Amino acid sequence: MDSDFWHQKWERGDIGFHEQQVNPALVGNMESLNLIKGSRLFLPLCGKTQDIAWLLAQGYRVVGAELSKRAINELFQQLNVTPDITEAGELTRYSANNIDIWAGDIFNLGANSLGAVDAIYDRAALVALPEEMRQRYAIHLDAICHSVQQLLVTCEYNQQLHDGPPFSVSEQELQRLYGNQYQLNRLAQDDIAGGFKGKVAATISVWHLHR
Ligand SMILES: C[S@@+](CC[C@H](N)C(=O)[O-])C[C@H]1O[C@@H](n2cnc3c(N)ncnc32)[C@H](O)[C@@H]1O
Repeated sequence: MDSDFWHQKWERGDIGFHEQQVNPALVGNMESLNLIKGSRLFLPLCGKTQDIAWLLAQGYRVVGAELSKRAINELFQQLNVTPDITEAGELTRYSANNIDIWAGDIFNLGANSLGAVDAIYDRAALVALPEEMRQRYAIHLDAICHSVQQLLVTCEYNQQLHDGPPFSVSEQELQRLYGNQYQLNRLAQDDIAGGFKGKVAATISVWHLHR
């Protein structure tokens, strides 16, 4: 799953992953992170999620990483904000009050550029990646975020009945990816009404990963 796959999705408007509402897992579980206002949250593979506007409105700061400049431009249009845009090597930084979004491949984003973060919110990031990339993603996230706590949303279904993304990620896999750095606390697990894509039985889990 290379960058072209995602760029084409954005160009075609094939973005079924993009939700029109703030994700209920975020609203319902943000308190578990016990963060003070002004804390800085990292949203890897952020797209143009409405969750960013919600976090800003709650008084948090946000930093994101996203391949698609189209997505980032649409995000700032939604926010009704004009960002400062600066080139930084292979990445481009879009900044405004309380928000920085890095355009480019997350694997090119280093800890210094990212800056200090207090928590990670991963919705449709880990599960957007095929199995062979997930280990690399988890290692990279740890390297640039130093094992700060995470609010993580995963889905589980029979991967043989449907291709990802989103991919099915089991608790066993999470233990392999994150078990050394984190304790895994499942905050919620719900069936997807009618099944995944209306056909495959699936559950959504919300996890708090903490040390
Ligand atoms: C499934 S979408 C989820 C977007 C967002 N988290 C949401 O909840 O709407 C995955 C996003 O990751 C971006 N992406 C994929 N690979 C990436 C990479 N290596 N670096 C940065 N962004 C990436 C895609 O362009 C896409 O917008």
